[in-house]
Amino acid sequence: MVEAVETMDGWYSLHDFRTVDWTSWKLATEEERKEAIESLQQLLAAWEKVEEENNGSHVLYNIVGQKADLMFMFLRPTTNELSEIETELNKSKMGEFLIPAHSYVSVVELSKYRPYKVEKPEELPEIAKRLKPILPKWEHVCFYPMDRRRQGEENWYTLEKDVRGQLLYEHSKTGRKYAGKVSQIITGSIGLDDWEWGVTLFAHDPLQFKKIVYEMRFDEVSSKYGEFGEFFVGNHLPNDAIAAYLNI
Ligand code: VOV
Repeated sequence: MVEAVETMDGWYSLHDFRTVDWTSWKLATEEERKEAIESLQQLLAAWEKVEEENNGSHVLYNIVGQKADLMFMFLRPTTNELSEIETELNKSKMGEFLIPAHSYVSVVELSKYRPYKVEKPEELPEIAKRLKPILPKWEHVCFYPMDRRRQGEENWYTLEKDVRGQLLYEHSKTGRKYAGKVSQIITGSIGLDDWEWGVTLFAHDPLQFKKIVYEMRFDEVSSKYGEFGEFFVGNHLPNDAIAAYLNI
C-alpha cells in the first residue's frame, strides 16, 4: 500500500497581500497619512518584539506588478495569532488605506523521507530552527503555491514513498547548488488553503528565482509531478523606507 510520509510541522504562516488605495491615500490629509504611517510602524515594532522573543517572525515586501502592492508574511505558533494580526492591521489607521488583494494560509513543513537516528527529530535544535524560522530579510522574495500532479500515469499519490523520497532527494541536489543565493521556506497547505504547498523563496538577486525555478522544471519531481499557481515577486521594504514609499 502506498504510504503517506510523516511531516514535521512548525509555525503557521500567513501571506497577506494588500493593495494601497492610492486614491483615498491622495485624498487624505497630511495629518491622516502621518497617523496611518505611525500606526503601521507601531504594529511593526510590536511584531519585531515577537520576533526578538522567538515567538514568530515576519517580513514586508513591495510586490512588483499589479497583483498587489505589499506582501506581509507572518509566522506564528497558532492560526489564532495570525487572525489577530490580520484584524489588528485592518483596524489600524493604515488599514483604512489597504485593500486585501490575496492571502495564503499554510504551515512550515519538513518531511521525514530520510530516516532520522532519533525518535523525535523535530526536537533537534537544527530541525526546530527550520520549523520555527526567523525569516530572512533578503532583498527579494518570490512566492507561489503548487500541487503535486495526480493525472493518469503522473500521479504523485500513487508513487511508493521511497520513490517519492528519491525524487525529492534529486530535487534537493538542484536546490543545494543555490546555497547562499536562494533560501527557501516550504509551507504545507493541504487542508488549509487551495493549493498543496506554498513556496517562499528569498534571494539577493531576483534573477536567481528564474534560474532555480527553470532548472527545477527539469527535475522529475517538477517536470512530471509539479503544478504551479500564481507567482508574486517583491522587493524588501525595510521599516525606514516605508514613509518614502508612501510619500506623495
Ligand atoms: C533553494 C533550494 C532548495 C532546497 C535545498 C530544497 C530541498 C528540499 C528537500 C530536501 C525536500 C524534502 C524534504 C523536506 O524538507 O520536506 C524538499 C521538499 C520540497 N520542496 Fe524543495 N528545496 C529547494 C527549493 C525548492 C523550490 C524552488 C521548490 C519549488 C519547486 C519548483 O519546481 O518550482 C521546492 C518545492 C518543494 C516542495 C513542494 C517540497 C515538499 C514536497 C513533498 O512532496 O513533500 N523546493 N525540498
